[in-house]
Amino acid sequence: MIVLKFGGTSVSSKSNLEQIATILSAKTENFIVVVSAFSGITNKLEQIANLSLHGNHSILLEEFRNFHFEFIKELVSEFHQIELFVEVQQKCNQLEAICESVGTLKELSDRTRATILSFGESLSSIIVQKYLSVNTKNSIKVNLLDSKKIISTTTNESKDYLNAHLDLEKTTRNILAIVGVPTNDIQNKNYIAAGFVAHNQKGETVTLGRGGSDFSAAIYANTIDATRLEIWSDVNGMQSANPRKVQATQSLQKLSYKEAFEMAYFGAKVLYPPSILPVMDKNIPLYLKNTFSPEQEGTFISNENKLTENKIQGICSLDEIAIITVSGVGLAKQKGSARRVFQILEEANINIILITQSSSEQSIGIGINQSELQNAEEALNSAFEKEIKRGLMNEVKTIENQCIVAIVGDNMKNAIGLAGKVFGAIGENGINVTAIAQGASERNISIVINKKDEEKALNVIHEKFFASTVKNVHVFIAGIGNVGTEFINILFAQKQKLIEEYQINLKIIGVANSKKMLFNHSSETFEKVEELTKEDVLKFKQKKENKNAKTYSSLNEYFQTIKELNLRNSVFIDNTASDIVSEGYEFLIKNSISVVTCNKIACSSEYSTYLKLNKLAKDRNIYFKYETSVGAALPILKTIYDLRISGDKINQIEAVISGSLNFIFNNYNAENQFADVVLQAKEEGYTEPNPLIDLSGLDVMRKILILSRESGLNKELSDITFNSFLPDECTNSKSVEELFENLKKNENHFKALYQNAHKNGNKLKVVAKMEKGNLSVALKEIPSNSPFYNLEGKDNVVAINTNRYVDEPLVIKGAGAGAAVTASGVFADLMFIMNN
Ligand SMILES: NC(=O)C1=CN([C@@H]2O[C@H](COP(=O)(O)OP(=O)(O)OC[C@H]3O[C@@H](n4cnc5c(N)ncnc54)[C@H](O)[C@@H]3O)[C@@H](O)[C@H]2O)C=CC1
Ligand SMILES: N[C@@H](CC=O)C(=O)O
Repeated sequence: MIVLKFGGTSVSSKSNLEQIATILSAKTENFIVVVSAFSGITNKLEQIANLSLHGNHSILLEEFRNFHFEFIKELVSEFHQIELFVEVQQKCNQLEAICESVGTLKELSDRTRATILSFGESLSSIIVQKYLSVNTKNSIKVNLLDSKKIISTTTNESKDYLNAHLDLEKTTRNILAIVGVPTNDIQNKNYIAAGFVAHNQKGETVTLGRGGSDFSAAIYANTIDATRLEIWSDVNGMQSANPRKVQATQSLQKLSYKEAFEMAYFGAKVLYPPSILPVMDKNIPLYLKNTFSPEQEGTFISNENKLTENKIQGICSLDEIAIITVSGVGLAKQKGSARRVFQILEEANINIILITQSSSEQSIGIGINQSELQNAEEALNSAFEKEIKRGLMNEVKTIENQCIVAIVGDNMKNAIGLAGKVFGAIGENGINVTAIAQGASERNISIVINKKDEEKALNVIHEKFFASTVKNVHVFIAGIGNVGTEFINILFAQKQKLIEEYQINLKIIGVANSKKMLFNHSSETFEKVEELTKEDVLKFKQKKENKNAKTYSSLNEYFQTIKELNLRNSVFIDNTASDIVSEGYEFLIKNSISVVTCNKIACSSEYSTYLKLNKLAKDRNIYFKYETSVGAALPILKTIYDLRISGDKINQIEAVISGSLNFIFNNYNAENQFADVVLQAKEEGYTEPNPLIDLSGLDVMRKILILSRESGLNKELSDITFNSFLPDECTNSKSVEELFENLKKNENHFKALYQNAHKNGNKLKVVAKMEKGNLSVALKEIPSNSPFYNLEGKDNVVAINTNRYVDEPLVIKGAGAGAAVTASGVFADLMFIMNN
């Protein structure tokens, strides 16, 4: 004989009941079907109970009656309706009488509440029984078992009416007395029973707790030694995480009883936790199935060992949690002190969800429902009043608005590095851990964190452990100029490939220019943001109308919004040349948002800032990447890092590291105009937004400074020796237009520079040098035998001498400017972060 339970959504429409009839008629064994109340009915009864206290229950009671009448009309022919109408009317009359006496007495005890709540299942079982026996397609005769009379519970304490304790022995006797010892020989000996309801020793109606219909079904299964229990709902069994909170969850095909219990206990609502014990006790296989997709495998729960190879089976969470810390020297080495704490809480009727204790024994952390916090705090402070006064104990400390994230799996036991992976993943995302608990079984690691980080933590851990889960990366951009636009092009060109081949989904969540920011959000509060499309971003760049593009008061508003969105795997990309943007890095990194930048300002400002940003990122286990700040996408910083980490020492660097200046001096021949060549370099995207930054030597100085710092030197811009090749009039230009005017006026100066070099058979190059700890930048005449002489176009070259590269330097050469190459370098930095 088997037991099947159908939940509220499964029994709530004619087509659903047809589906159930089909499922039942395919069964080759006799069965007991347990049903919940119709969808939403138990909540309605809760409301009716609450309203009856003030005599305001009539309208809802009428709705309750009408709902059942209408449903009956839909389900069965007129001939059968009368009988059911009478049942409903009688039950509603009883309900009304109870509600009226509640209103008169102004008292709603748990005993009365349990009776009111029981009407939902009482009616659904009768109506479904009728439907099954009279429907024309798959008519099935089922006998009604009166759960209220046959499921017995043990205690009569007032608190137990809504969560009664099962008397298994008595219940077994009751059930077997009706069902008999089950055998498959007797055909058509099938039953239907209401879930959730039972009686106590006084014969009063009690309930088995919300979700208790699963428990009822498990009780029936246990008492008749069922060959299986099937729990049917509207989902494909247990999921690896709550699909409302985690993207791309997976159905779990196999679980052990203990895993299933942990998952259910920590919030997997597809199964009511107490239901596990009755089936585990008799080793009855338990199946979680989907009424609407019966062909799906669902989840199979049993005692079998080694059901799966998965280290982690699922991740779940419980919110509305508070942590209470009981501490003090009086706790240490005091036998029975922990027992006392728990006894106080038990007497105050507080449910303990999680416990942690430090090995010094001086503090115990206890996780409870937030709604019980005040009672718990008062009970402990008053019970320990004397010890607190004597200084042996501290007043209890409380932390509110927490949640518990639980990672569950039998195979976590002995899985080396697993906990490190979990904590690494949440730490990298800036999630603070309030408390940790792990049972000796190692089946569950429970982590207490702030409730605001719940979804972020669940998703981060899920993405880390479920290989086929696509990892979402949330990208925030500042600057959509030359480099920024190319970056967007690359990102959207690669997006699909990255999803398919690397399971990485790059989502642009925000963009900002110097005045506005854009997020794809539907509410003012930014509660839910969607990714921006390429079209959104390009329209924003073109300054086209968009209701979501918001003029910010300062860029801090953009940074603040990024922080408050609190999205996992957040990366900020700076494609500007702005100091205001670079000033925001510290805030972002402190909030665990990685930064990728091609903007040189931060890394070439004070050495202390450069050091602080790198240290902050390291401390938070996130990334600050700026490879493109020198030589565009050439792997220069990476090479210096690799050399140093392998024990080498950078002794000297000689480099041409201005793409624009190399382009300008390669293309200027004194027959054309110097200003025109500079303009061409600007138009081709090699110069800074203001070319004076290149021509004044500042860009090259910033780069050699960054190279020296990466090589281990503590240097400032003021330490660099530099003789400007620009006439003062050009250097003092107040705007880009003025600069071009002044360049034209000073054409003869540039002509002379060129002609002097040319006459000697030399080329002009701006060379940066780090030698014996000194830094210099100078415009030099390069003779034809120099390796730098043939450096074409906008190319860069960096020659590095080290302890290992002594006679011949290690040389890195290639395009050192240009929007497309730079954007590819920015993208590579982003991918580095994702891959690490
Ligand atoms: N072009 C190249 O070859 C290379 C450029 N870089 C760096 O790339 C960065 C960008 O260069 P381009 O794209 O050529 O400049 P661009 O002038 O074309 O673009 C800069 C963008 O930044 C935006 N912006 C300026 N101030 C802002 C602020 N306060 N907040 C938000 N956005 C702001 C502007 O609206 C513009 O969209 C520069 O820092 C440059 O040094 C680095 C390596 C090579
Ligand atoms: N303006 C820069 C661009 C890259 O940093 C250059 O000319 O090299």
